[in-house]
Amino acid sequence: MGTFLPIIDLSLPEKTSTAKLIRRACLEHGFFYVKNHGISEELMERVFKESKAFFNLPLEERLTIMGLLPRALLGYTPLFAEKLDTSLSSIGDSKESFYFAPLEGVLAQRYPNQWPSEDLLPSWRQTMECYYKNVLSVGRKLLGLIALALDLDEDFFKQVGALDDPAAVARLLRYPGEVVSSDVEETYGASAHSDYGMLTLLLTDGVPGLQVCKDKSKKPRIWEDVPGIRGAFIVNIGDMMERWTNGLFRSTLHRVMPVGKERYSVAFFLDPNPDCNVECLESCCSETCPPRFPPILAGDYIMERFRLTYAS
Ligand SMILES: O=C(O)CCC(=O)C(=O)O
Ligand SMILES: [Fe+2]
Repeated sequence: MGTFLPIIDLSLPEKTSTAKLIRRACLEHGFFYVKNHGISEELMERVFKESKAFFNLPLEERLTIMGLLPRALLGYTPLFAEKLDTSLSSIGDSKESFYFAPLEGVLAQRYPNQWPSEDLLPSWRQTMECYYKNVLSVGRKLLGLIALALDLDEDFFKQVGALDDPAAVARLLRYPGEVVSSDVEETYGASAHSDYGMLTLLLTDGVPGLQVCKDKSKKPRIWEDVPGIRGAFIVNIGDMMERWTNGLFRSTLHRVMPVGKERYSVAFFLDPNPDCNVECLESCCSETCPPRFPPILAGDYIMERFRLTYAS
């Protein structure tokens, strides 16, 4: 299947030209693919295999490690628990998920992960931890290129304290093949939303369903399919990065439609340290283009977004 989104090759040695391509992708789409990132397809396949094994456990077993607010969402989230489009009155999104977060550091101590029983899934935790470390390092590399793309020092996000204890969260998702229909509103796998943080790195199992809407102000909204590319990440800019760049880089609306087939995906949300101040970048404002958003602590911003998503 062809795609209209740019494909970034992370193995190219010339950082400046890669950064230029990323800049264009972030200005135009807020979405792009990343290939040759160094994570093997073998590891990706193992993650999907373990993810399926978890979602195939009996519901009672999955519920023993349910993530509960306000402590944290870490662990299992059942069907319909979340509604990404907070304007809908429907029952919630038709998906279930499993969140896990930093493996070490202050956040890991404050919000310990919950893992499925080792007796049931012996290699599960090891596979997920290995994936987490690998995808975090791809994310760091991408943020270096994004900083270059914004005419900043490659280490900018490190220097402002976004990355020493980042609130990076991995999320395994399962969308069921059969969808409970509602006579009130359409049921979505994931209803329309933009991601909250800096950057998201997504893997899908190749089953379609993901769509983006380039212009959220246009009515009716125009949705375009984003097919998966084997071995490549689908990367998108989140709202916090949109804020940081004064709206220059786009946090694009997206959703997952049910396609009558079970679908698995793995999202990795790379968010800054909670105490990192997100304030309009100098390279993104001027006298004629003043900052559109006041400074905010990353942790306060994310907590408020989560509160709204789970409020209903
Ligand atoms: O499953 C997907 O393809 C996208 C999931 C997503 O957009 C999200 O969890 O924020
Ligand atoms: Fe998303």
